[in-house]
Amino acid sequence: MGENKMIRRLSPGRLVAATHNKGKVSELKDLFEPLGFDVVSAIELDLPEPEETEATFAGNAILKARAAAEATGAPALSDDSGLAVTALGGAPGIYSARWAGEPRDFGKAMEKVQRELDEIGATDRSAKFVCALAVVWPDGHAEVYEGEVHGELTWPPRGDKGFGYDPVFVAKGETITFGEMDPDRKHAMSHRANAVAKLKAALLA
Ligand SMILES: O=P(O)(O)OP(=O)(O)OP(=O)(O)OC[C@H]1O[C@@H](n2cnc3c(O)ncnc32)[C@H](O)[C@@H]1O
Ligand SMILES: [Mg+2]
Repeated sequence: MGENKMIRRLSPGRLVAATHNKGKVSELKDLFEPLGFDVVSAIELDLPEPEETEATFAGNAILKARAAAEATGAPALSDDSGLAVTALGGAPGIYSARWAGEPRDFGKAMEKVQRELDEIGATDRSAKFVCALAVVWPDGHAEVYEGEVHGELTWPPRGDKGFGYDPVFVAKGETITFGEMDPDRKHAMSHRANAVAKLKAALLA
């Protein structure tokens, strides 16, 4: 067998989207339903939201998918993602949701990013979105794939499409924010789309 890891194929059928984020559910449905999957979310199934105790996007993605696969007996797909700002040493990173407080307020989270950049007088406004997508089968087998999209932060926020930090992120080569972009266009270039492409190449080939 050598050192190659065993890759298992994912067959179209019921797939649990192991996320409580409505923006992600909608994007994961857009990306996976055309491939023949019946995507049902953790919100619709009223699954508990596991605590994200790992130190990496990949670790938290596996933790979330594992919890949903164990609870449902179906393969589960999770997404752990976030915004990594170069001048802030990669923050908010895996804490991207937590920067929005409880209840979540991404207006406040975007302001916090801007305030921290102001405080250090940062001229480098480069940032990237990172997405780790994990698939966990009911028997515990796990696969995880990561995608990124690089860009710049803008201020003030622009646009009411997308979710989270989309209104302050302008992808490389673009002039509008992800918040101003039509979903199909975001899906052609986003961190999530790049992770989906890797997952497709590995698990659906
Ligand atoms: O854990 P789940 O239930 O999936 O939902 P969450 O919102 O808590 O998700 P994360 O823990 O992965 O936190 C990532 C945060 O990063 C932000 N984020 C991720 N992808 C994004 C995208 O495509 N556009 C804008 N913001 C994004 C978003 O606001 C998320 O809340
Ligand atoms: Mg979360």
